[in-house]
This record gives sequence, C-alpha cells and structure tokens, in this order.
Amino acid sequence: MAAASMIRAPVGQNSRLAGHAPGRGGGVVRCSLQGAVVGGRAEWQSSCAVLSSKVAALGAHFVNGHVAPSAPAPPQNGAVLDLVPVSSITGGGDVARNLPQPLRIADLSPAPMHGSQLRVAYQGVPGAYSEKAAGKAYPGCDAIPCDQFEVAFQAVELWIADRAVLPVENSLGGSIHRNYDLLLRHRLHIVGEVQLPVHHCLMALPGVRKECLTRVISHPQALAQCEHTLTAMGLNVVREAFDDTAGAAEYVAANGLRDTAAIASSRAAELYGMEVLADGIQDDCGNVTRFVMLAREPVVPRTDRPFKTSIVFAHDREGTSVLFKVLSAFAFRDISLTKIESRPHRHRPIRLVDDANVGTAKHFEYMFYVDFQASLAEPRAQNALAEVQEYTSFLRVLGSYPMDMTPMTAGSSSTISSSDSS
Ligand SMILES: O=C(O)C(=O)C[C@]1(C(=O)O)C=C[C@@H](O)C=C1
Repeated sequence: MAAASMIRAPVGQNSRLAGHAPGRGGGVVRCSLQGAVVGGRAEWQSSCAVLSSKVAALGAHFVNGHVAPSAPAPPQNGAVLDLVPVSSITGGGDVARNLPQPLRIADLSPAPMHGSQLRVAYQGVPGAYSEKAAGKAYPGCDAIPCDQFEVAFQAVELWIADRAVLPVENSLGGSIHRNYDLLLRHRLHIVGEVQLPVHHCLMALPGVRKECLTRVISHPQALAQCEHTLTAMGLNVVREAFDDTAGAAEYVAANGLRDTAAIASSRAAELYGMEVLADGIQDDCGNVTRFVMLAREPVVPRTDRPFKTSIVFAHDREGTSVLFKVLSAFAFRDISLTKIESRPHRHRPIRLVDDANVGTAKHFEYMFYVDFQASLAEPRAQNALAEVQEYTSFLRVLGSYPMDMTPMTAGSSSTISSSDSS
C-alpha cells in the first residue's frame, strides 16, 4: 500500500481540531424505492441509473436555508483522469497541450481497470487506523490520506479516489456521528464494511518518562477508548483532541514536545520515531472499529453470501408509533437489525421530491439510521422496505453490501473479501 500526499480541505474548512465537529447544512432527495428494490441485475442497474439521474437532475442542496449547487463536479482534465499525453498524439507544442483531450474508454469506467491500483481515501495520516482499515478492505491499494472525513467523501465524488474507507462505530466509544451526517449529505454508496481490531499505544519522544507528561493528545475516539486505563495508570495529564491518532504522534515528534504523549498505533510510533511507553492501553482487549467502504456506484446485491443493508429514514408524524411500525416491518420478516442510530436534524432541511418531480424543503426532528442483515436482492428485504416507505416521509438506501464476517475480537487477522467486484 503506497502512501500518497495528503488531500486537504480548502482554506477556511481546514482545522487541526478533532474531525467530529458538527456538520453544515445539506439536502437529500427522496428516492422512490419501487424501482430500487426489484430483483435482477438489469433491473437493479437501471433503477440505480434512474436514481442517480434523478439526483443529478435535482442538482441542488439546501444549505442553511439556501439552495446551493450540489452535483459533484465533473472530473477535471489531467488533475484526475489519466489521459493520453497530447504530445504523444500531436508531437507536442503549447497550443496542442492546451486543447481538450479525448476521453478514453478507461476514463468512463466506473471501476478501475483490472490490474490498476485502487485509490482509497481515508481520514488521517500514514499510521492511522483508517489507513490500516483501507489496506484490509482493499489489499494492495493506494491509500490516500485526507485531513478531514468530508475531504475523503469529496475525493471519491471528484474521482481523485475510487473508494473511501471511513469509521462509523467503535465497540467502546460508540458511533462516529460525523460520518453518519456525511453519509446523508453526500451521495456515495456503502459497498462494504470492515472490522478492525484497534490496539492503542501510549508514546512519547525517546527518553521521556511517564512522570514528565502533562498532556496526552489523540483522536477523540482513541482518548475515549483509553480513558479508564489512562486514569488507572495514575497519569496526571490533560487530554486533548487531535485530528487522528497518527497525526498526534507526528505532531509531538515534529515539535519536539517532551511534556506530551500521543495515543496511536505501533506503526505510527515506528513511522514518527516515538517510543512506546505502554502497549495495549485500550480499556477492552476486544476493542474493534467498524469502517464502511464508499463508492460512487452501488454493488449489485446478492443472495449467495451474507449481506447487510443500511438505510436512513425520517417521519413527520406525531408520536413514537412510526418508529415502532418501522421496526416491526423487519421483526415480522425475521430480519435482524444490527444497528440503530438517531441523529438530530432540526436545522437542516431535506429536499423531498414527489412523483411529479416537484421538490419541497422539509424539516425533520431526527434522522434514523438502521442496518439490517439482509440483501436488497431478497424479497423479504424488498417487502420490508416497501412497508417502511409507507410509514415514513423520507427513506434512502445507503447501500446493500457483503457483511464482514470477521469475529469482533481483537487480534483476529482474517481478511474480509468484498464483493465490490472491481
Ligand atoms: O485516528 C485514527 O487513527 C483513525 O483512523 C480514526 C479512528 C476513529 O475515528 O474512530 C479510527 C479507529 C479508532 O477507533 C480510533 C480513531
């Protein structure tokens, strides 16, 4: 897995603060499920095309109450697409270099060609757990570091990367809310999941003793995952949030901070010349983070292996019975839920589109995210979703993808195979 130079957010969006900051406004369309849940590969593909053309045609987000362009920018010549050099066609020259270059079949392919290296965006710097997750999800990939979660989404949307691998939940620290919000705001598809055992080290500059430390910096999730152990170690240190674990190690090393330790992976310690003061400081040895793989195109759901489907929905009716009804639609069909998450959404209108393609902005108190264990190719899942659609005002399928069957135990190193067939 080759390391690439980091993709940063534009000036003004960048920060070295933790990446779990509240998001900004965005909008989402209501996509008709009728087309999306029918069986068969051809129908599935054509319904995806319908959904994406609907999204493209709508082409607007509500941002802070205003309509803003939302369609992802097309790939830019040279910067993103690997085009044939003009000089090889024309013999060179300044004029020729400025001319638009012809698209090739490979440029139109939604997935990289066989044998080419998949570019996978992750948040953090080399040595971050997300980089390791990218390598586990796509062995041999070209992992592209991004300074924020949102930049990883944009890298895929702008064709700078083919996939993004982003953390969504940890067995100790819980959900990574920022990524739930971003899943709704962006239009990428979940095409797989990967579970990564997370083993933290406390590290400092070589020669620094624990007693000299006044501060520990790391990603907020990592700090949360080590909270009890840090206290039990008797360290008199303030905890400070940083963008990512490996970035914290790099920061201590680059600034020669002898009063500050970082919590990060042993690979980060090696990469940035740090000394490990304590190994395995997570509060539970079964500490596991679940990552999702994102792509511009969905995978075709199958029934020959265990699949999971992720949805997000909202309702505008009074009372709690809607949630009860939605959950019962799965329970009656014996479909297990693996995750339920709710996110407040009062201040961000969602754009709903009716059958006549007329859009209206709607405010919902909460967005509900549900993962269930079934493939969208299964009739019981299609029926459950058709029923859910009746109870809700907004429903979107985030993805139907192969489950990572790796047991949730630390130290397990089995590799998942994604049927993200690219
Ligand atoms: O900071 C990193 O190394 C990350 O990859 C991020 C992250 C997260 O967001 O949860 C990933 C895995 C661990 O749970 C801790 C941090």
